Amino acid sequence: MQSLHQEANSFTTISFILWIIKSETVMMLFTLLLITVDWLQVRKRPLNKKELSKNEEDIIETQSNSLVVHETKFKVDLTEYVEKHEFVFDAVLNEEVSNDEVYCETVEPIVPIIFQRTKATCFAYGQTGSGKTFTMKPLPLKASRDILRLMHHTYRNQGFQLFVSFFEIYGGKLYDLLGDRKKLCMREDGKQQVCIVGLQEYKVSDVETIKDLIEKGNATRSTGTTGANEESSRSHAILQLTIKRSTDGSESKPARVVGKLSFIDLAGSERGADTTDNDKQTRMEGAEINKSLLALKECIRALDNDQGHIPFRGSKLTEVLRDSFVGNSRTVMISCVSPNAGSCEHTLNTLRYADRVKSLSKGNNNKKDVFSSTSNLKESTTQPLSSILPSASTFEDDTVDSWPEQTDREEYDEEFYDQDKPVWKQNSKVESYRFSNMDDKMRRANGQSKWKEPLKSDMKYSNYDDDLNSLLKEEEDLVNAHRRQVEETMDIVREEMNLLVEADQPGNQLDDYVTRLNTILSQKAAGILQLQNRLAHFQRRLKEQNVLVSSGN
Ligand SMILES: Nc1ncnc2c1ncn2[C@@H]1O[C@H](COP(=O)(O)OP(=O)(O)OP(=O)(O)O)[C@@H](O)[C@H]1O
Repeated sequence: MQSLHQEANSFTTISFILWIIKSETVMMLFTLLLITVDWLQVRKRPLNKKELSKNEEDIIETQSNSLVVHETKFKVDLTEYVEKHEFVFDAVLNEEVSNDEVYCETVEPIVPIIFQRTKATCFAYGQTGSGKTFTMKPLPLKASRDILRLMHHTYRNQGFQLFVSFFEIYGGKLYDLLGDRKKLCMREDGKQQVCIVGLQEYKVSDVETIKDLIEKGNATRSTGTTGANEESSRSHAILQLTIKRSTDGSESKPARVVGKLSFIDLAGSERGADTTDNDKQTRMEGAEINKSLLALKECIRALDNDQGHIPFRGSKLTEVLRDSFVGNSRTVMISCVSPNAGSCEHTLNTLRYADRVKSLSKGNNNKKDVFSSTSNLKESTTQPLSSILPSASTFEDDTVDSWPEQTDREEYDEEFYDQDKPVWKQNSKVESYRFSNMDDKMRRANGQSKWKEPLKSDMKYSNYDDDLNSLLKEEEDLVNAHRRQVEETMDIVREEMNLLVEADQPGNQLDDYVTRLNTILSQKAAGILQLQNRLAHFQRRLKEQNVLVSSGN
């Protein structure tokens, strides 16, 4: 009875902590926008069949760069009235806007700048079912098509090469989506560049091959049913298009990275809130997603406040994204909203935060310093890509040229960068000072200077974070111990086979056989016992962790 009471109390505490984490996760995803948003647009999807069949009202009225949400409210005497909320953004795309137009508004302008040593990132944010996947999925292929056109025409014979990689972060670990979901390892080289050891990069020169690779990666990506949403992804997926160039412009020399375009599909925010599920694995995934998104928020806050310590090491997600956040980088954010009255609250939340992001992006000079963003994307790209590109028909002679490469280390093409500074970098001494300031910040962030103490407001998350870190470490230790035990068992089995062969030989000594068999069985039992103890300890640790509470095991 007492234990039931204790469990009930602990459950209340757990629910409270999870509630905080859930709200924080949503906040964090929004805060993600605060760092680097150079272009912020909202996309409204049409009413779906279900909403139409329920005669749900479309409450969003759009104009070119503004929209009005009509919220139905009730007075105290229960009479109905409509409150109007107006928002203005860089662009507002209504339900009639096609994916092609979304691409033209968001990604097309940043394609040329990745040839100028820039890292560009595209995120989509929004409530479940608001159209994030619908919006994001076609973008990498369209971008690849334009990159190839630029390579084959504008930058013909200049040694540029395009590489595709696709990986996911699942349960705090990295897996190669183009390499049979092989587990990957992340390391930092002498220049504090993060490298993903063993990640397959495919050199590509035709659209069909890229399409196949993207489809292969999407099919490999972990998806599954969650308590909150059946279709939600359970991992962060990162598709990167990397432009490289050999130092002498020829294809025979090793190529160095010039620029990168990343498409980041974050795990559904509801994953962190998926606390109703009894499945241990699902809870652990949710916990890890929370951890990575919390770490992301901490990095964003540090960058936003111009702090010396940027805690990129807080999670795999932030470590991987580090080079997309610092230096010469650009970020495009698409906020997706559902038009139906039933989603009004979520829609207003999305728009209010996006509105805050917009004002911070335009008014926060510190942020502009950190990200070297002096103008919006449209201004930095003087000509629309479509006006400088030849038509698609000129690419009929594209040849298949694709093979995997393994990246252990990425070299940036500094020589090329010096020659061809991006437009907004030229004639700007202030900008280069800002760059070195950022480098200094990165050095400090990498442990060469005293790290700042965590903010008090961060403390409430740090224990949770530590627990999860040690749990993930223990999980890894358990798996390694299991692996060792299997290897030892195989050695023992080999020895047993030999013993059996010897036992069948004429003149075998029974005493010797009995002694050796005894030793072998003891070794086997000791190995099993050791592993059982470790497993029991891990199970106790799982139970101790609120988010991993499970009945009976
Ligand atoms: N602009 C649009 N035009 C037509 N249909 C759309 C549009 N946006 C979304 N949809 C449809 O709405 C449904 C939900 O969209 P989608 O799966 O992209 O949502 P989501 O935000 O990615 O959801 P989740 O977070 O659960 O993954 C899909 O069936 C999709 O085809």
